[in-house]
Amino acid sequence: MSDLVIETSGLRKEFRTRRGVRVAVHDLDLAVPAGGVHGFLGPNGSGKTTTIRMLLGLATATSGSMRLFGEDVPQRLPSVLDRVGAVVENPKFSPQFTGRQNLTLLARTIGVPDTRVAETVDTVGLTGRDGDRYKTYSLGMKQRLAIAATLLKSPELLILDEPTNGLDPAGIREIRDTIRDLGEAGVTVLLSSHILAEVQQVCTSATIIGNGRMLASGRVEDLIGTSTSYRVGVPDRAAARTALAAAGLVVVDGPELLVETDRPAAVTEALGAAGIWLTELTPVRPDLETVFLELTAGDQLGGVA
Ligand SMILES: Nc1ncnc2c1ncn2[C@@H]1O[C@H](COP(=O)(O)OP(=O)(O)OP(=O)(O)O)[C@@H](O)[C@H]1O
Repeated sequence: MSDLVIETSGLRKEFRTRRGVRVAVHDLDLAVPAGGVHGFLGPNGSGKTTTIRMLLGLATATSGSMRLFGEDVPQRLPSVLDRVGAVVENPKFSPQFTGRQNLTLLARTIGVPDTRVAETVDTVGLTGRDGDRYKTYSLGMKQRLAIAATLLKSPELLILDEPTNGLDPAGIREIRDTIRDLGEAGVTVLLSSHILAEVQQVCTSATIIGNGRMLASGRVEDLIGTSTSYRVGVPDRAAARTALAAAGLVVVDGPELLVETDRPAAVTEALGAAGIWLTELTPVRPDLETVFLELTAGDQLGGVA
């Protein structure tokens, strides 16, 4: 039995438009392991929402197959739906009701005990504000209430489509902390986003897509890679460049003096031998944003076939 919570194979979605056929998702093989937070990353229009909508039975795939918890969807979706929570579109809450009243109403509608309301309010960090009217909530609080609503059923898989869209830095941080807590509590979270710096801090694994195509997938640390460069501070950069190049080291051109090596001692040796003394030697590790931008360069708009 596969330990993949989400699996797609050759998943494809075409839209007919006046300009022709738009391929929104291109033979996508998505594999999301159980547990932790999986980033689903791509620029605007790269096919994230369309993929999520197909997984949830809200859009029909043109071809390919999908599985949730090993069950074929959409055919077997009813049998797994109770294990899945999703925030894809803005949920409808009553503005005059408090957050708690909104959740209690929902809990009764879906047959969940009232005790779950306080638990989910606590999980998303709304305790103390759950007695305030929904219409007084900030965007971040509204988003957290939406997540709380999906948690009422205690889902094993939570799908969040751009949950930090439109939030200010404080709101982004609140949602990020909530998502991290959920991942650590054992929920599998699929987090779609184009905000990389935020994602890197919470995701254990990620898939990067561009123009509906898979560009990379794996553990975040593997995607980032181990290649390290060092930022070198010296009084005379030109002399340092010459000495480093003479020692066979790769010097990266740019506003800073960067040397690509996994052996910082080679930098100190080369410069010391030339009588140049370092003022700084700092490792510069690539981040997910750099990897993402390199992989998705030129992928800002979905193509028309
Ligand atoms: N109903 C539709 N009809 C035609 N084209 C569509 C339709 N829905 C989506 N598309 C196109 O499919 C492509 C993928 O869109 P999608 O919304 O899945 O991207 P996304 O990665 O979620 O983007 P964003 O980050 O902006 O939400 C885009 O080019 C979009 O214009």
